[in-house]
Amino acid sequence: MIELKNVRKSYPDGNSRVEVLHDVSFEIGKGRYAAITGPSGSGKSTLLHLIGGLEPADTGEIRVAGKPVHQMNDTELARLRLEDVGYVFQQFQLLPTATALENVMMPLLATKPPKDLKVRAKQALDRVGLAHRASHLPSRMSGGEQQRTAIARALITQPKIILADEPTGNLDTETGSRIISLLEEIHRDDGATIVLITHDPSLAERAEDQIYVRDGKAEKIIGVQ
Ligand SMILES: Nc1ncnc2c1ncn2[C@@H]1O[C@H](COP(=O)(O)OP(=O)(O)OP(=O)(O)O)[C@@H](O)[C@H]1O
Repeated sequence: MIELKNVRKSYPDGNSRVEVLHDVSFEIGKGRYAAITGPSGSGKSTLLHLIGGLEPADTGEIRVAGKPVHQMNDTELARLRLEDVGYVFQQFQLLPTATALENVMMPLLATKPPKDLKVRAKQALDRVGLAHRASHLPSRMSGGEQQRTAIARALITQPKIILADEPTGNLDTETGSRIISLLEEIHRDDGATIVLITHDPSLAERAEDQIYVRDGKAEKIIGVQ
C-alpha cells in the first residue's frame, strides 16, 4: 500500500541544504497498522508529508495505493490527498468558525459535493461518537472531541490510508488512549491502512509494524503483533 525506495529529502539551510532523510526504503502492507517513532527532529513528519503528497522528495520512488507519487503533477497530488489519504494532525486543524458538521463536510466541499454530503458527515460524526456535537464550534468542544471531529473529517472521503501525525500530542493520557482505540477500530472495521507518528512507546507497541527513524534512516520492525 505504501512503498518508499531510496528516498532522500533535504531542506534549504542558508546557502546550502540540510539532508533530513538519507536513502530511506520500506514498505507498509495493505491494511497494516504502522507506528513511526524516533527522536525529535529526526524526520518523522517529513516522512508522512512525502507519503501523503504534501511535499516532494528530492530523489527516490514513493508509491501509495499503487500510484507513483514521485511522478505526479499537482492535479494528481491533489487527487491523491483527497481520495486516497486522510490526515489527522496534532493541532486538530479545524476551522474555528465552522461547526463540527461543517468541518467534517469541508474536504468534499472543494470538489463537486455528493448530494448526501450532510448525511455522510452526520454518519461520520456518529461513528466517532459525536452526533450530539454536530452544531458545536471547535472552541466549545474538548480536545478529545476536536480530535474526534478531525478523525470524522478524515473519514468522510473513505480513504484507504489514514496518516496521523502525533494525534494524541495535545491530549491527556486517557483521552489520547481513547483516540488511539478509535483509530484501531477504524483499522479493524474498515481495513484502512494506518500510519501513526507517536513519541509514546506504549502506543507504538500497539501497532502491527514499527518504523524507527534516526539519523536520516528508517528501520522497520516487521510483524510486531
Ligand atoms: N519546511 C522546512 N524547512 C526547513 N527545514 C525543515 C522544514 N520542515 C522540517 N524541517 C527540518 O527537518 C528536520 C525534521 O523535521 P520533522 O518535523 O520531520 O521531524 P520530526 O521527527 O517529525 O520532529 P518532532 O518529533 O519534533 O515533531 C528538522 O530539523 C526540521 O527543522
